[in-house]
Amino acid sequence: MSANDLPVVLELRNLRKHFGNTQIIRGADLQLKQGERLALIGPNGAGKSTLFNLVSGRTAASSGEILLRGRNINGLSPFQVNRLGLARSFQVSNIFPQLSVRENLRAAVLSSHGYRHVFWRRLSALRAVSQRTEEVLRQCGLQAECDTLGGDLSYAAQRALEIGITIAGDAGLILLDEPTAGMSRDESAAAAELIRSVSAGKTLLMIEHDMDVVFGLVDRIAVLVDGRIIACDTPAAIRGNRAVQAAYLGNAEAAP
Ligand SMILES: Nc1ncnc2c1ncn2[C@@H]1O[C@H](COP(=O)(O)OP(=O)(O)OP(=O)(O)O)[C@@H](O)[C@H]1O
Repeated sequence: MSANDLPVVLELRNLRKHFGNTQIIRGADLQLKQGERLALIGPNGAGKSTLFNLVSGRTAASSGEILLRGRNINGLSPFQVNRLGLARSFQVSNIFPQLSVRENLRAAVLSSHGYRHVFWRRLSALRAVSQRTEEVLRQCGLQAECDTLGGDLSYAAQRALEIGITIAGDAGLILLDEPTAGMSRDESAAAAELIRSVSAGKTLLMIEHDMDVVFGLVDRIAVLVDGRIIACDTPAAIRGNRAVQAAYLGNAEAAP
């Protein structure tokens, strides 16, 4: 099957968002195919987090469509969007500092199973929760720190836990918001490998400022400038795109 034949997982059609009179997202169009890794880059204030908020149901779009596997999800709550197979991490840590790593992951797995329902009280379901918890613990490389309190982890390990919490529900579409922000070069490289392995077989949309991470990890890059996606292409094509260089990339690469 060629990339063109793969099903579209996420599609944005002429998406717009304004706050009062201020237009933040000004007609964004984007398609993500099954299994693709796509980075959303752009200058500060371009609207990247706002776009994530729209896609994940935190904020409703002013107009346009957000199609998740063909279904328009604009206006659904984050909970409903999550139930449809989209999981999102946050820039600000989402972990419980007083719970251990394992307890944090277990809570995320339970939540993904729908903790409001009685189903998980059944023994078989509890076993499934434990199995999934251990699997995610392994996937995010935190077995050695399984009993450490979330609040006592190093910053990089907290971000790994955050990724574990995000993937706990086994969502097919993962949104990561600046997963390597604040990390050293080595930590970023390790985080990129972690993201590569946990997103294998899934579809990934990530906001990322670290161009080493972006160029090494993703299949395509969408460049958001002033609320519009001015280019969406392979890393090589984006690197050579003059409009992108002028608007963003030249500056970003020149930055310390
Ligand atoms: N709830 C809101 N009300 C009014 N303005 C908002 C709101 N949320 C975001 N904005 C504005 O929208 C613009 C885009 O912000 P956003 O955080 O989406 O940009 P960004 O590309 O994620 O930036 P950064 O890279 O700095 O995180 C900013 O000018 C911000 O002040």
